[in-house]
Amino acid sequence: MSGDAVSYLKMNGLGNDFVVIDARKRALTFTDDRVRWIADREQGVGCDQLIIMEVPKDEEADIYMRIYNAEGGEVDACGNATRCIGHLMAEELGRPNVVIETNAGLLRSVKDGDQVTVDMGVPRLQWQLIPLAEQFEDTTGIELQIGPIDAPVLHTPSVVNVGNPHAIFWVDDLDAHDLSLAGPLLENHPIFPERANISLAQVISEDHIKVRVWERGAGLTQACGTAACAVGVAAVRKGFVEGEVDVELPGGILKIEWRDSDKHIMMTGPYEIEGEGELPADLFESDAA
Ligand SMILES: N[C@@H](CCC[C@H](N)C(=O)O)C(=O)O
Repeated sequence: MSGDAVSYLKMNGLGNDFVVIDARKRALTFTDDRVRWIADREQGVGCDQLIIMEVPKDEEADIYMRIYNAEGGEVDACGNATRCIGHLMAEELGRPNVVIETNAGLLRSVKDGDQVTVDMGVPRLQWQLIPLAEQFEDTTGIELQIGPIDAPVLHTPSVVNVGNPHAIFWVDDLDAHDLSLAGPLLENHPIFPERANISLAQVISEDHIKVRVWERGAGLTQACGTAACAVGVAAVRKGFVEGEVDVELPGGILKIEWRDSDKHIMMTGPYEIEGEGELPADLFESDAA
């Protein structure tokens, strides 16, 4: 028997939306089917990612954050959700600084009003760590070209791992591309053994880049925090920007700084609580009480 219904918060970071469940007092099992049901916008609650708050294993951390994509699989990083959890924990602890444990390591967040800054750590740039299926010495532009029928060719992406794999295609005009066609082909391209999050990026000026994202395991999203970080890093490596850039996503702007002193990526942006609700108890029926 599962016991009571499970409460959740609905949150988002620039429209990239999450169902957030606090499982610190009650162990819950999230099978692929359960995650897919919760994420389903018709039957369930609807979200891009399911976020579970758990007791941290690392004694330095205030909270452990587990992340599931809408399609059901667990992943290691989610920039927008990290800001949301940074806000929740800052409120709970009564201090702005929070340490969040993830599968990608410890992330430090600082809340300042309606903005949260997260130190997203040092990007991984070696081909084995992206990971790629083949050796590439320079991951600012790997050999990859794809052209869905009747669509312009996308080629030579920059690749960056910020706790999860990202490929960034630099384009002259975002509106000339239909990412809903190219996204699934590129996400599943054999060059990415763990699949990849796919971004199209258009450089507007030396401090402004417009981006659209097809997320691995979630599809088109209003925003993706880790994609914004990966774009910031790739843009510096390409010489398009110096170190700080506004990354404009369909849902709004994230400020990204790739700090010269220690090569850490700093991501700043908002969080939003949309509401709260309860998942039906029978969803967890087979769990032990
Ligand atoms: N929305 C997230 C990224 C979520 C995980 C991603 N789809 C993956 O599979 O790596 C973000 O804000 O970073």
